[in-house]
Amino acid sequence: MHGRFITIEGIDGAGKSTQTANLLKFLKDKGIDVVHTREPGGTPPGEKIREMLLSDEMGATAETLLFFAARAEHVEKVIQPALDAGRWVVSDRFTDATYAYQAGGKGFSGEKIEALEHWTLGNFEPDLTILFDIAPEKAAERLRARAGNEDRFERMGVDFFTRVRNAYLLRARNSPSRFLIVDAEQSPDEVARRIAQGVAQWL
Ligand SMILES: Nc1ncnc2c1ncn2[C@@H]1O[C@H](COP(=O)(O)OP(=O)(O)OP(=O)(O)O)[C@@H](O)[C@H]1O
Ligand SMILES: Cc1cn([C@H]2C[C@H](O)[C@@H](COP(=O)(O)O)O2)c(=O)[nH]c1=O
Repeated sequence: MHGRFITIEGIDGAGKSTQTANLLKFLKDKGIDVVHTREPGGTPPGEKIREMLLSDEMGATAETLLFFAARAEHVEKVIQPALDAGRWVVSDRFTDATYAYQAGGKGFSGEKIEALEHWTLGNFEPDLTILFDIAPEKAAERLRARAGNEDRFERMGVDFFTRVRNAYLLRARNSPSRFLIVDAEQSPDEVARRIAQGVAQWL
């Protein structure tokens, strides 16, 4: 049997990493064999590309191409083989992030992203996308309180993250059967409960 592909999306500081651990436990408790991965990253070359993307200043064209280079490798070497083997895959971020951050946030051409998506991935897309929705001001507060240095995306301001959030919400509106939108402003326990409820209905 073919596995299923779940992606986790939302602006920085929405609480995705915190909740992914709960989701993985929820799926494993149901006897599902699940692979956890992330973007950018997920493969040795992809992790090197991640380091560049999160630290080096570059233009939107180079940035978008690098996200897709890492993604092509990720799908070919990790995601597709796992799904073909009947395993499930949970990825922190995927192509929706490029539409949200590079097109929505930075104003890069959505048509070019669509062309890159079809060239590198064909019609491949997640079976389910869990979108963590939160006001950018709240997410920024969380990032300020979180220990450690911020990367170059996390340093972007509230206006940028408002555009990213709106782009995510528009994508969710256009593909309602693929998206589960979760109110990420709730307490960690309540967010976990809503994800478990939404995923259980979808299973
Ligand atoms: N529901 C919540 N309520 C309050 N604080 C939270 C909640 N969920 C997570 N946090 C805290 O907010 C901070 C950001 O959470 P987390 O690292 O999970 O976000 P993220 O979406 O993975 O961020 P990034 O995309 O930047 O890695 C952490 O310090 C975390 O403990
Ligand atoms: C896949 C993808 C990611 N980004 C941005 C979003 C985040 O700011 C970073 C990744 O860091 P995280 O802590 O792992 O969330 O990269 C992007 O701009 N475009 C993309 O396609």
